[in-house]
Amino acid sequence: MSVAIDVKAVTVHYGDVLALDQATLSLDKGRICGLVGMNGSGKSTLFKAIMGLVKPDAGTVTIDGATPAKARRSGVVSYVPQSEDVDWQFPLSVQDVVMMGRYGHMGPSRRPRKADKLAVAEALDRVELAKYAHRQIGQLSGGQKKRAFVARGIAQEATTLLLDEPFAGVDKRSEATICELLRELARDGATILVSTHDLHALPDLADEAVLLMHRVLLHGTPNDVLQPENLALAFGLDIATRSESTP
Ligand SMILES: Nc1ncnc2c1ncn2[C@@H]1O[C@H](COP(=O)(O)OP(=O)(O)OP(=O)(O)O)[C@@H](O)[C@H]1O
Repeated sequence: MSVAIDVKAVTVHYGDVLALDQATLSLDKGRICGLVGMNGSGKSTLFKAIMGLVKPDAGTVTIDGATPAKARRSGVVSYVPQSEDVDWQFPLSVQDVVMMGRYGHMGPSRRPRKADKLAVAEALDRVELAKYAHRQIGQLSGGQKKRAFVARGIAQEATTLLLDEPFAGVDKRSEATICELLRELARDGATILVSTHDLHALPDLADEAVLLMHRVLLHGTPNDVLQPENLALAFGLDIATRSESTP
């Protein structure tokens, strides 16, 4: 199998704060990997480093062998940021947001052609948002907003998808819809890294999982990660004990 995401010994500081400490992670094409770690463990920073949005102090990142900047330019990678990182007041419709995924396909004029409009309509259909196409993006519910960003990645035909807590503030039905969509995309060959606090859903969602605490503590099966002794490493004993009692 060939490697899609390759993170080698990446260290990131924000001033004095150490967010990532020689984090290393390699993900093969077509796999869904769950990223698990407590608040502040560096998950968002890892996504930003993979996207090239923060510059590591040390270490390297490649996506399909290319630098993050090159991967972004060629459109192979798409990112669903945490809701807090998005300006929801921006005067863009849902359709406009999804159309952003087509920029790399449009040529220098940036004028949508028939194929772009078709790709956007299909992506909106796939995430069940067709009827909200003309609504301002901030006027969607939390789950719908996440689905709009997933649709952007689908329209883009990205082969690597990074999703930062797509299930936060999302009801169970929307979570199930997004999970099913991610599994379909992975079956079609996409590589997916997804952070989640929903540990119970992990085995259904992901092929593999990573425990992060500024560095990668463990990369194994979801069940490996859910072992109480491993959760204790990443979260402390409390959650490990609770996980044992409520499997
Ligand atoms: N822009 C920033 N400036 C300063 N410190 C930051 C910044 N962004 C993140 N940090 C710090 O870096 C560390 C890692 O943060 P990060 O957001 O990557 O964690 P996370 O695992 O995504 O957390 P959460 O689960 O709460 O979203 C934390 O200590 C955080 O306070």
